[in-house]
Amino acid sequence: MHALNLQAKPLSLADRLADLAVDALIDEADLSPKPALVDRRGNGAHTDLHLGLMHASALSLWPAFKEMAEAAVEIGEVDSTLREAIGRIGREGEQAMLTTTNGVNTHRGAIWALGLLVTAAAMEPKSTSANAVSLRAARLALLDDRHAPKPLSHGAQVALRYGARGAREEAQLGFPSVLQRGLPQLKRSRANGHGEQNARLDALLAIMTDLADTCVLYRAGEEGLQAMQLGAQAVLDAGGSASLSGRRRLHELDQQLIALNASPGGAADLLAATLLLDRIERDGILQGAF
Ligand SMILES: CC(C)(COP(=O)(O)OP(=O)(O)OC[C@H]1O[C@@H](n2cnc3c(N)ncnc32)[C@H](O[C@H]2O[C@H](COP(=O)(O)OP(=O)(O)OP(=O)(O)O)[C@@H](O)[C@H]2O)[C@@H]1O)[C@@H](O)C(=O)NCCC(=O)NCCS
Ligand SMILES: Nc1ncnc2[nH]cnc12
Repeated sequence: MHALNLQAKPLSLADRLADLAVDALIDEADLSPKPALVDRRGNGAHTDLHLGLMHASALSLWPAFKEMAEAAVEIGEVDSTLREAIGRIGREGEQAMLTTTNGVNTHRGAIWALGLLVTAAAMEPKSTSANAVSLRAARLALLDDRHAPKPLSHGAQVALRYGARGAREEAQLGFPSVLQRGLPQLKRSRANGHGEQNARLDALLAIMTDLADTCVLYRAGEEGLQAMQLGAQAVLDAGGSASLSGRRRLHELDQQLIALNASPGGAADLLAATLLLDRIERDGILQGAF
């Protein structure tokens, strides 16, 4: 007679990375109180988004992240074949997202940023420092995808109007908002004993201090962008999310950005990218398991 084997089948590298990416998106959505963004309290500056939709959207992207990681393992180098494969998978992921959300754009920027990072991590699971993964992701983002449509997206429109560098350039530069702002602040606030949720809020604010968020520019112009950057800096200067006076400033920033209709959706995506890189790097999960 055989003993019943109750051991779970080990996850593949691609399964694991897709799990981490979706976890990062859900953690970002749940984090509260985020200024003018969807969170556990409400819809921020949005009329067509809510937390349940953000969760459903995040879960709908799991197959795309897994497929990107598998393509990276199979192709194994940063070249046009891999770039075009993940471009195709990313577009299919966008369709899955839009089907799930009934046409609302919840995570377009996140598919781009986290898709590149998942792909870059899967290529070399033993080289998972945030720097190394971001550098490989940047090299991929610099390659052309011949099949990518060139719509006049919101990002493209504000690039024309304000000369702003958006999601594409952020990736091509190796995610400076994540490596120079989000991750260092996350680690600093943790080291200061501020607690995980406050550390994540501080990381989001640090990203907001300097980002040309095309979502904010499109909705609220340069006035909105300046309010976002200066307001985020004011919260950090007041002691961050863990301090009483920082919390007061955060509440004021929330009200001000909602009044301006200025939702920092790009910064939210980059917080998710920060959480993903932190988890890949900190847990050593990939090196140990594969
Ligand atoms: C290369 C692409 C990223 C396309 O970039 P582009 O700038 O041309 O396109 P957008 O459609 O504007 O999307 C960019 C999204 O990236 C986020 N973002 C904004 N600024 C930055 C920044 N500085 N750095 C990083 N990321 C940034 C942001 O995403 C969030 O906002 C979304 C909501 O935005 P929007 O639709 O404008 O929303 P609303 O104002 O609410 O709209 P309405 O209410 O009016 O309807 C939300 O999704 C957040 O995620 C920007 O929106 C890339 O997407 C691309 O080429 N894709 C093609 C397929 C592909 O290759 N995939 C990648 C495979 S890895
Ligand atoms: N929490 C959030 N609220 C609004 N837009 C977003 N885009 C990505 N995350 C978001």
